[in-house]
Amino acid sequence: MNSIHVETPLKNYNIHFEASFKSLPEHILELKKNYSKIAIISDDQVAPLYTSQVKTVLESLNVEILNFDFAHGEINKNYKTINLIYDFLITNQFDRQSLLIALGGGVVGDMVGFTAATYMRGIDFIQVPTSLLAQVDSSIGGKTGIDFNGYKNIVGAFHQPEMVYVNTKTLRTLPTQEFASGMGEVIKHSLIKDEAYMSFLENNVDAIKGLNHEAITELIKLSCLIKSDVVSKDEREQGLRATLNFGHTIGHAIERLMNFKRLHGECVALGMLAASHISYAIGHLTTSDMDRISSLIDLYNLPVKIDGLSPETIYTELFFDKKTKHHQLNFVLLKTIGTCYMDNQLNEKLIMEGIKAILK
Ligand SMILES: NC(=O)c1ccc[n+]([C@@H]2O[C@H](COP(=O)([O-])OP(=O)(O)OC[C@H]3O[C@@H](n4cnc5c(N)ncnc54)[C@H](O)[C@@H]3O)[C@@H](O)[C@H]2O)c1
Ligand SMILES: O=C(O)C(=O)C[C@@H](O)[C@H](O)[C@H](O)COP(=O)(O)O
Ligand SMILES: [Zn+2]
Repeated sequence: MNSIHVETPLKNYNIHFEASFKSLPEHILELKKNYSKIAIISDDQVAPLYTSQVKTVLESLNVEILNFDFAHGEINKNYKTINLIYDFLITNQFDRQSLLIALGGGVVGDMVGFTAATYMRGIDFIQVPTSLLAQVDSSIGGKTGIDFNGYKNIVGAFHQPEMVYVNTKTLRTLPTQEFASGMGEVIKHSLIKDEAYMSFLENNVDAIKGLNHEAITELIKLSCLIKSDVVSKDEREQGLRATLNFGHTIGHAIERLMNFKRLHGECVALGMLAASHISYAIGHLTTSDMDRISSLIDLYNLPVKIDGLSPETIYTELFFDKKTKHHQLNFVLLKTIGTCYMDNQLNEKLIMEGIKAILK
């Protein structure tokens, strides 16, 4: 399997799995779009590594290709950066037939996707994810957006890419801590959907961390299958898609309260542990399930505890979660390892218990 087909009401597209950028032009030609111009948009860490490689392979398309880079990191995932991208596109006369390529991690993908959703009321874009997190999660499904005053993804749009092109070799330059952050979303997929996937993660730690080609490709494909299946069934998060938010209610609150000094996947790991603890307190998970979950998180160098935050501050922050309905928190919990459900009836005491379980 070298590609996965994603079908949503907005768009059908493929996720291609490759070990170089070589096949990118041929997959762009398959779209049969006759693009007027292409912009490769990246951040200032990824661009020096990969922009010229991508530009070179795309020369065969005989289309004008420009590139634009912005300052990396979650702290720059905001409208100031979006303004810079709009300015670049307008100055260079990008039109409705132009194509944007998001080359980078989830921050680049979310912002280039949002630019594509809004520039001239919507133009095409392609995801070329280079971080583990983006290859297994953020490049798929069309959630695009930015943070505002630190509130995560509070401004955004659903806009599906024309294609996702995964070059697994880019993971070789990814910093170790960023790899661990991506593993947060991978572990999430296993916990909400597939107990056998969790066993695979437990049994292949060295191969996965060592970027063994077979192991890492298998992992990326398994996660992409889980994510694409969910978004195909519920593109706009009317129900099922909210399960992909497991660990994010508390995770997003911590991310904001820590001023983005902890990575997304690290905060999600803490949020998953808190939500698992609530599931345990309700009686769904056993002590050995809990040990298994925290051991796996620890094995992949993700945090199991955090200090410097009070439980009350975290609790107050939860009410900005996008799953909240009529001021009622809606948590994703585990029924067992590998199955999950939504619960909007949790009382404050239970939630506080979950939060306290991850505080040092
Ligand atoms: N849209 C979605 O469905 C979705 C899903 C999950 C997460 N997200 C969002 O994704 C973001 C996190 O994504 P991320 O972890 O990729 O963060 P990121 O984009 O900030 O990338 C992490 C860091 O690694 C660098 N980097 C990326 N690829 C590299 C490579 N191959 N070699 C060297 N350095 C590389 C980047 O420059 C950056 O400094 C968050 O904003 C999160 O909210 C969105
Ligand atoms: O694709 C989804 O749906 C997800 O929930 C994936 C999450 O990993 C991702 O972090 C997402 O951006 C969080 O959802 P949001 O609606 O709060 O942005
Ligand atoms: Zn996430």
